[in-house]
Amino acid sequence: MEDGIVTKGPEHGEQEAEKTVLRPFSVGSLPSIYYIPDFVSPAEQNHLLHQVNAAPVTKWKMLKNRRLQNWGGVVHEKGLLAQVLPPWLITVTQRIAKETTLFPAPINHVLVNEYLPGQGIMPHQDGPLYHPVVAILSLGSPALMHFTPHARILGITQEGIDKQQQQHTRSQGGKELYTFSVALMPGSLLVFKDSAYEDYLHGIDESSEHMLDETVVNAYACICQDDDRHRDGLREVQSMPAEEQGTKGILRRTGTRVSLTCRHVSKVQKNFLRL
Ligand SMILES: O=C(O)CCC(=O)C(=O)O
Ligand SMILES: [Fe+2]
Repeated sequence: MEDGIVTKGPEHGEQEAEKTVLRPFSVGSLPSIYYIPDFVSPAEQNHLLHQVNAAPVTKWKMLKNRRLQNWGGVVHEKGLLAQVLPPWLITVTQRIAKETTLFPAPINHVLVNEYLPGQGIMPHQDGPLYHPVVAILSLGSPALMHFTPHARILGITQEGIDKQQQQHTRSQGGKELYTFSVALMPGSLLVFKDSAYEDYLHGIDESSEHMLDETVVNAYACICQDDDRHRDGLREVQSMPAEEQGTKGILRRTGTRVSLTCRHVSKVQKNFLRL
């Protein structure tokens, strides 16, 4: 009873658009991971946070280490039991899809995650039903997202990865072992696809202070932060000898962070649920 829609990979024109539009925002050495600072203004952030907080309390699902709102319907193994997104999410997701050029069709699923300082999300991969691109809009307070290679791509166990990281060895079977982190500042949009999506786990540590170490691919992003405490963290870094810079800065999580995880599910079930 399902209406599977198979989407094609990006056409040549779309690949060109990706190169032209997104190249200035590319971070790290994997292709197709982009960090766009100030994608939304502080006023837009407030508007979106207001909408998130205006949702009925029953919309929140309490998890052990965060709370979650699910918009767009239930992602079932046979496809999405779709619900129409509310207007405030249609507006922002249309803009994300248009400006990133990476979504094959309108974004039809959004998860709202809310983290208090010290809360996080375990390293994970997003499910197979999503088209392999995700856009994460960060609101309210910063956090550091870690990316670690999936053991599968290295053909070794997780223990093998841990050992290589301890020994600072970098490759296995021709594939590079590359662990990196992205600072997600309020108002920013992180977009990743392809290898970063399929071959890596992403997660946020359950800690109220995140170390800005040498794995951070956009440490410069923290300079723009208005909050004095973040500037202090940065001053700590800048006052260090050059060889130590980037190894001991601290991203302090002092407020509630809300993120919108925006994706496109191409397999949609026919039986639409009503709100
Ligand atoms: O909150 C974030 O930035 C990440 C959320 C996430 O990875 C997810 O919802 O799958
Ligand atoms: Fe995720």
